[in-house]
Amino acid sequence: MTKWMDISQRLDSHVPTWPGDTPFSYRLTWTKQMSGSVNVGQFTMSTHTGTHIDAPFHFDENGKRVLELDVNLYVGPARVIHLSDVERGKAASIGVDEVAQIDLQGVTRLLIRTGAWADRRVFPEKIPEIHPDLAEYLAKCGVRLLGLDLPSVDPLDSKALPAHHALTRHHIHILEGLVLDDVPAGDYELVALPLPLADADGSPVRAILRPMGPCNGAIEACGDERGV
Ligand SMILES: Nc1ccccc1C(=O)C[C@H](N)C(=O)O
Ligand SMILES: [Zn+2]
Ligand SMILES: [Zn+2]
Repeated sequence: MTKWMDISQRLDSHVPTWPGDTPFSYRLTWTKQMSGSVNVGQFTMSTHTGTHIDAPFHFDENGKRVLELDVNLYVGPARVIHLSDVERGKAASIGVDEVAQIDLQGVTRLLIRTGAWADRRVFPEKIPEIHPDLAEYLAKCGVRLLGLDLPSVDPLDSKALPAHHALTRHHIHILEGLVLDDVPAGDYELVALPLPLADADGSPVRAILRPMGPCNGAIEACGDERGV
C-alpha cells in the first residue's frame, strides 16, 4: 500500500500567523512532575493558522459553522494541479484562463499548487488571488472542495472577500495553507478533516495525501463519491 504524505504545516511557535491574529502557542498546564502522573498541555491559536478549512460562518453571519460541514467533503479522491505561470510570477490571479488547459471534469476535490508562498517561515506580503469567476467554472466541473498552498483565496487586504463568497455561492468549500512543494500533479486520495468544533468559523486540519493506485481507485468506482 502506498504511504500517506503529510501536506500540513507544522504547528509550533514559528508557524506564521495572519498579521495581528492570535499567535500559536503550546505549553504544559501541568508537568508530570507537578501532577505526579501526566503531562497535560494546552494550545492557543487562530482558527486560520497553518493548514485549515474555512467554514462559511468565517465570512457570512448566517453561514455554516465547522460542525455543520459534511465530513465527506474532506475525505476522498482529489486532483493536484500545478499552475506554472503563477509559480513563475507570470500570472497574479488564478482565473478560468489559468486552468482552461487542464482536465478538471468530474474532479470533486481540487488542490492547486501555486508555489507562491515560497518562504513558509514568514507570512507572505502578497499572494495570487482567485478570480471569483473561477467558482462557477469549477462548480460546473463538479468541484466541491478547493485547496491551495496559500493563506487565503482573496488578496490579503480584501474586506469584501469576493472569491470566498463566490466559492460558497457555488457550494465549493475552502482549504487553505497546504504544503504541496513536493507533490507531483496527479490523482490522490485526500484526508483533511476539521475538528468537531461546534461554533467555530474555521478549523486546523491534518491534511494527508496518497497517490491514487488501481486498488484505491476501486473505492471510487464503488460509488463512494455519490452524495457528496
Ligand atoms: N485570520 C484573519 C484575521 C483577520 C482578518 C482575516 C483573517 C483571515 O484569516 C482571512 C483569510 N481570508 C482566511 O480565510 O484565512
Ligand atoms: Zn482561513
Ligand atoms: Zn479563507
